[in-house]
Amino acid sequence: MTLRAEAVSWDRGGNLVVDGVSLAPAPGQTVALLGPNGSGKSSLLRLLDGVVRPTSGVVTLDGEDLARVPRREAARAVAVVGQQSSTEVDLTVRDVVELGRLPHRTTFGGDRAADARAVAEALRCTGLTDKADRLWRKLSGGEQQRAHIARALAQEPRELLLDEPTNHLDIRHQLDVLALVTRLPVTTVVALHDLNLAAMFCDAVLVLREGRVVAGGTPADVLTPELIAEVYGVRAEVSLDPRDGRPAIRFLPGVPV
Ligand SMILES: Nc1ncnc2c1ncn2[C@@H]1O[C@H](COP(=O)(O)OP(=O)(O)OP(=O)(O)O)[C@@H](O)[C@H]1O
Repeated sequence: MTLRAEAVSWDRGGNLVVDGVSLAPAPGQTVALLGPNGSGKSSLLRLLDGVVRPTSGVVTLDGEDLARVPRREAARAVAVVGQQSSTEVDLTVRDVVELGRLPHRTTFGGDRAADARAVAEALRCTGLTDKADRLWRKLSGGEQQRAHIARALAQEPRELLLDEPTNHLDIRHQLDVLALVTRLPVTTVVALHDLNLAAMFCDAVLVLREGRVVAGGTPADVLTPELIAEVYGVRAEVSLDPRDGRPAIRFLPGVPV
């Protein structure tokens, strides 16, 4: 069992921002949410996180309605990395990563050795060990993003929700972040704009348009020139990499006919 959406809709002033979406990732899978700007990816992540409640349908964690799962229990299971946030507060990178341990704290403090281990491991995985004592707000955008990912890893979640985690990252760190999350023994749902990154790393993709699911399945099944033309309105050539059978997409100038 894992985090699932069953026919969830989210109505904002008569507009269905998310419209009847179901998502049931297998444990340990990485699923990409794809779709043009405004197609509902972030909104679906917010529903999966429990920040907002569906107007209809249900989000479940281990089969139980997420709305009924105690917030602290949900916070131990589900970690979220949102789109870039900023703060003027003078937190070090280590302080930011330690925030991930809050759901594990108890009245008596919790297991401090386990906290320290998880924080050190999260810093190591994201390549931030050397920057642990730097002020978060003085890092580059990409380093700040990696610190947020480290915070989520320190949480040691079972489910990871990532909203465009590769924004601001150079190509090496884009590849590193996706390689890292796909290696982790967690179920990951990640909103992405880069179709090639989704094709390279994800087990499955779900394509949204105007809040509705247009297609879902393996990257090779879904990311066809026809689908890309229909959803994004761009021309593309798709070849399957003979090494792993994954699609590689080359965009072409001009509009699809
Ligand atoms: N709280 C809200 N109230 C009203 N409308 C909203 C709210 N949140 C999102 N929307 C609208 O819902 C639609 C989907 O937004 P959402 O941010 O989920 O899309 P997205 O696919 O993540 O977009 P992007 O790729 O640009 O980040 C947009 O038209 C947005 O304006």
